[in-house]
Amino acid sequence: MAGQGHSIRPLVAGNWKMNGLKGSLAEAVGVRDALAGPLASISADVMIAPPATLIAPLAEISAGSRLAVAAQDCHAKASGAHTGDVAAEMLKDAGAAAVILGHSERRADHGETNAEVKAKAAAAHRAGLIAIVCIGETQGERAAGATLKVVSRQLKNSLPEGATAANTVVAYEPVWAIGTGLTPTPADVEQVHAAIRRDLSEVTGAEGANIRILYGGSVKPDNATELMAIPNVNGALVGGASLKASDFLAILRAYEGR
Ligand SMILES: O=C[C@H](O)COP(=O)(O)O
Repeated sequence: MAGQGHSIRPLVAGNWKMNGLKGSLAEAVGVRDALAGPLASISADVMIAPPATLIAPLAEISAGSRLAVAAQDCHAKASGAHTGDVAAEMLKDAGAAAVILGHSERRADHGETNAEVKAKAAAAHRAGLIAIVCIGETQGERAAGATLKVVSRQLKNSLPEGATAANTVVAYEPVWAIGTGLTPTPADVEQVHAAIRRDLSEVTGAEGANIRILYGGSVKPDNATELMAIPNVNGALVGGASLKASDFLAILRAYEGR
């Protein structure tokens, strides 16, 4: 539906995080093979963000298929003395098409600020990667009635100059819904995504109407269809349910034949 983001091609991205067995190439080959046939009938872009060690091999075995590869973080600089970090340019060279930035686990575990996320998103753009910028409120912020304020502040301070529908995706992930089996009501998701859409238009102008806004947080096969039908929900960022090919595929089926 025009104006509600439904004319936008959706994106479903699976974030494997640092889950052990997903560090094996055999596992990646299995997922690639399980998705290969079914992806033909899915009207959405599909990505997997594996642990960093698997970016290059997964990109290599997925070349020419509809499965794209994303990274889970990058450094803001292109090179330098930054032990343990990986530049966006290096991820691009390894075959990544996108990078997840500002995930709440990185904001919590590594103290990442909006300014750092913004710098990393600018680096992603510089390298030719899609920046998937994550925002979302904590349980405490939600209980305080501050969800819209928090999400708006994160969005406006995490998006770099030059964000477009081609190089930027926003992922709304309520922190309290991640890995808990809890999800906001459809009405709550609709309200937050509508507010994000308004902010995107304010910050990026005409591009804002077409930037994809993903929902993330306990997306499962049994709630995917309902969540993905909500106005301004242009796909999903899936954690736990992306670890099992059959579950991820069941979520993708929300976009079958659309
Ligand atoms: O990046 C993915 C999110 O953190 C969602 O994780 P989840 O689907 O396990 O709740």
